Amino acid sequence: MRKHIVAANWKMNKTFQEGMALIEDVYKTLDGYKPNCEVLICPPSYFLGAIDKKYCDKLTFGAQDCSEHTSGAYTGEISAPMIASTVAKAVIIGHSERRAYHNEGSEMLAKKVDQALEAGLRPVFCVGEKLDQREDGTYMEVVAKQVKDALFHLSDKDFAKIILAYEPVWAIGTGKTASADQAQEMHANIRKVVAEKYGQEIADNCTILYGGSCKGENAPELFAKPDVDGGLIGGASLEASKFLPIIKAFDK
Ligand SMILES: O=C[C@H](O)COP(=O)(O)O
Repeated sequence: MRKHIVAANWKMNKTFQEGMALIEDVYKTLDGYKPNCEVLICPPSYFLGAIDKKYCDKLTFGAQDCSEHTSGAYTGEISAPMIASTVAKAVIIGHSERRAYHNEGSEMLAKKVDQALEAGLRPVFCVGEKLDQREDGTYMEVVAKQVKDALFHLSDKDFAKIILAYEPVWAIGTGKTASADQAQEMHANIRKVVAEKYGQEIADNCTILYGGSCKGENAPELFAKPDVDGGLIGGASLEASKFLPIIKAFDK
């Protein structure tokens, strides 16, 4: 059975002190409560080496990106083995903000995925169409191509470790959420595309998260859809009191 995950992507927010306090806050809100999903926190990478292992009984941690290189003279880069040497077990790859502001395309993203897998990290691989692609009706092909181009070189065994995240670019940080039906339509199509290449069993076991203005108010409806296995949360993950209702959406 596939895993349900609620993942926090803090993006470039929080000082070190604020971030450590937020981890403590999220951890405390889970006191005496067993979530019906994995809770994955992806702070800026510089936090990862300082996170106390005590948090790992309730939370898992991940990075927001990794280098396409393993080591060497790449100033400012952080490699997958470096991330894997901390508490982190996962890494977000291919977020639309990396694609847009850092010109990351499928060829580079495929290398990052390979680096992550080689280091033993689970890639949370993001896909999603822009507004014009939604409006001109090409969104299904656009997203299918993003999945195929960066991931379909993987063996069955490696693909089975991938977590996918569908994040329509027009819904990120805009307050405009994809409707639960729009998310379901896309997730079902992604699963179909995966099944065509890797077979139904791997596709059925693949966790596909939704991201884009997901909050406590809309999470229950989104997560109730059969192909939506959780969320990748930006803004609403920056306060424990806003993040908790999203985690609890799996109780409904
Ligand atoms: O990775 C998270 C997404 O970009 C969603 O961000 P948001 O919840 O602030 O819209």
